[in-house]
Amino acid sequence: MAAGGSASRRAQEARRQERLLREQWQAARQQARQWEAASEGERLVAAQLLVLTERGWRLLVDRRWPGTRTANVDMLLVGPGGVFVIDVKNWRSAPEAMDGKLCADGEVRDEHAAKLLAVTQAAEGAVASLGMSPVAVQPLMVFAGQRVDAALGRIRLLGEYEVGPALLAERSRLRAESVRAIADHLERVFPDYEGSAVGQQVPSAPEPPQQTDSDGLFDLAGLRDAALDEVLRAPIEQWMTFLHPDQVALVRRNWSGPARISGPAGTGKTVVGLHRAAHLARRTSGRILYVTFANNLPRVQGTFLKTMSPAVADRVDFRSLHSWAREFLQEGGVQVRLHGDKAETAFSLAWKHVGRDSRLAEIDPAPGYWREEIDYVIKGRGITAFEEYTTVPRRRRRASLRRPHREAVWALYEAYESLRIERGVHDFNDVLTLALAEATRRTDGPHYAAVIVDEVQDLTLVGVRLLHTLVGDVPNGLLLVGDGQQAVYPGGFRLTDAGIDIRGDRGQVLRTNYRNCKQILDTALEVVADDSFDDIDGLRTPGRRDVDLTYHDGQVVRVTKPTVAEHDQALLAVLCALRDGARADAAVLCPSMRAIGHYQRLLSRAEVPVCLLEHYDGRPVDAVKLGTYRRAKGLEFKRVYLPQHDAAFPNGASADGPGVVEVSETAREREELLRSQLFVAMTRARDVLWLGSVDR
Ligand SMILES: Nc1ncnc2c1ncn2[C@@H]1O[C@H](COP(=O)(O)OP(=O)(O)OP(=O)(O)O)[C@@H](O)[C@H]1O
Repeated sequence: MAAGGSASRRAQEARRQERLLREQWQAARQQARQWEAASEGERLVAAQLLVLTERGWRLLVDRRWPGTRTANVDMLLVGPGGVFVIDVKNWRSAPEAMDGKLCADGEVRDEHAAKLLAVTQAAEGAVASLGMSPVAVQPLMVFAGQRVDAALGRIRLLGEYEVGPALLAERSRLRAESVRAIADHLERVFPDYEGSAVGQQVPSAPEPPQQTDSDGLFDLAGLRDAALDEVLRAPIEQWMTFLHPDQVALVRRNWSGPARISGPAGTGKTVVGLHRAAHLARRTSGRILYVTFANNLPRVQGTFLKTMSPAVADRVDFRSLHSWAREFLQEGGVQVRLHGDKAETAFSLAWKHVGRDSRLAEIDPAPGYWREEIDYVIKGRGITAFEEYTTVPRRRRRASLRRPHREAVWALYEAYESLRIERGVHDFNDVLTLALAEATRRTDGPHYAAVIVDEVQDLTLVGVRLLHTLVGDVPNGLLLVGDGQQAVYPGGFRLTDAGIDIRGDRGQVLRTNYRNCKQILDTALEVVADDSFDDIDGLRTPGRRDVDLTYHDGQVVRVTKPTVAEHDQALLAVLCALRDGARADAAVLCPSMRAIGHYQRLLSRAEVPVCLLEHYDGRPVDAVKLGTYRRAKGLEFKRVYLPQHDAAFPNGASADGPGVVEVSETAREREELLRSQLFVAMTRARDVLWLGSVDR
């Protein structure tokens, strides 16, 4: 769209908003004047808020705090922006938030903040039964006659003139019917205190609108801009506010030690993890660490949290495990020389000298399998002695290794380690091992109130131990979120191997898939139907799992062409046909970096805007996302395109399950992993899954 057209539309909308607000403001002022039960300060603030009631908000004034005889709540405001618990203050001077304390006139007045937080908790409890996340309930202190916009922990401090624009500028979370239902519910839970409810109707004959931009009290320009931004902004996703009551219960739960949330793809595990992070950040003064293995996911999740709960977003650190560990080591003065290429060369040399002609070639002649054995079984589990390796359960590894094979692996490992050390470099496992040693040694922090690990199945045992060490077994300290079926790296671990004891209600399973339509989920489950797997709790789980679906339409489109060129043309045709805006929710996913290079060139030549997943941060951008299956972990898109999706199954095994050709155990293991990756890629699709094949 041309920029000029958009500017003139915006100007037109601005004029319309201004006219509307002027009328609403006059009506609200008149109504507040008639309201006699309120104090002067409350009347002034109510006049501001009554403007919002003309825009779909509901204001409840002077309510009784449930469970008390005399305590009251000044105002409860429910609207598109959520639920606000409001305490009105008519102080002589403006408040300040100093060192986490509420101050005014040189005095500390923290008791006011404590009371507001307590009543906010009561409101959170009241709306939880409606499936509303606590992050949508916000405490506000509003100061009559003052100009303020500050934060005191999770409490927002606003002046009388700032409150209207600030609330209108809140992201739209609730639809009109939800506003009604929630306000009705709160009206029952917080009964009328002194018969002083404010009616929602404006008087029939408001004063004639005045043409000045401000008439003393009212920040018309601020309010107009906020209203305009709200109109032009896309609505946020439903889950930012509403959860299933079971999910809300998990978000608010008190766990006496480490806890775990599991469940099949698309069952809202991350959603619960994010709400939990926001909830804990609001309940504690410490920092929350939210970790995943993938590099790009923290950026996306950070964007979501900022949108969902901006007041606490800066208290949650979204980090990938390795980048966090490196920074942690740097802070502790521990030198790390991570050098992937040099470590790779060290391994290649070790393979050449002691691996290639050893007994290992009998089992698998490809060095990759043995590199994984070292990475995931030996170093990933922190094994440093051969005797330990001889007995370790090689989880998720199919090929059985007898003692001579293990001796050969160990010789390869030792050769690799000495060549690596000779070169003075570390590999990714070394970073975690060093960080674990440092975390165990340090007694002075880093102090996290809680650690939430998403996609925990992708971590190594050392990684999980490291994160456990940061918080130990303190109540609400460690939360592990993940699904063993979506493991996209070799090897594995059990929680008991890491010394993490999750018992009773601290292990929770989610079962309702909110993301995929039935056709897409069935197609994806078909791929892994025969791959039962061991989850991190040690339970053997069948590949085809029972999942409850929420009703939603969608389709699987299969396209088979005789040549790659024709296949790619078919892909381009559907991508070029996407309307403006639709590319923002479309992703082309490939199994390898090589394939990514191929499709990036193809799309660029056809001038289809592309955003690589490693640059994607969760904010809408009208470009087709492009990345590997692994990079797509934890993400989702309306439309997902998987070109040549079955090309990666060389040994006769198809993408629709294991094949019939005799294959080695190591090849089986690889294919199982490829199927898991394909399953992950398929389950990223909400509405359309495009599966391309070349019938060679
Ligand atoms: N209560 C809910 N109501 C509506 N939609 C929901 C709800 N909970 C989650 N969702 C939606 O379900 C989808 C999947 O959520 P989420 O990414 O948290 O699942 P997940 O279990 O972490 O998935 P995966 O393991 O596949 O990455 C999201 O689109 C989210 O919007």
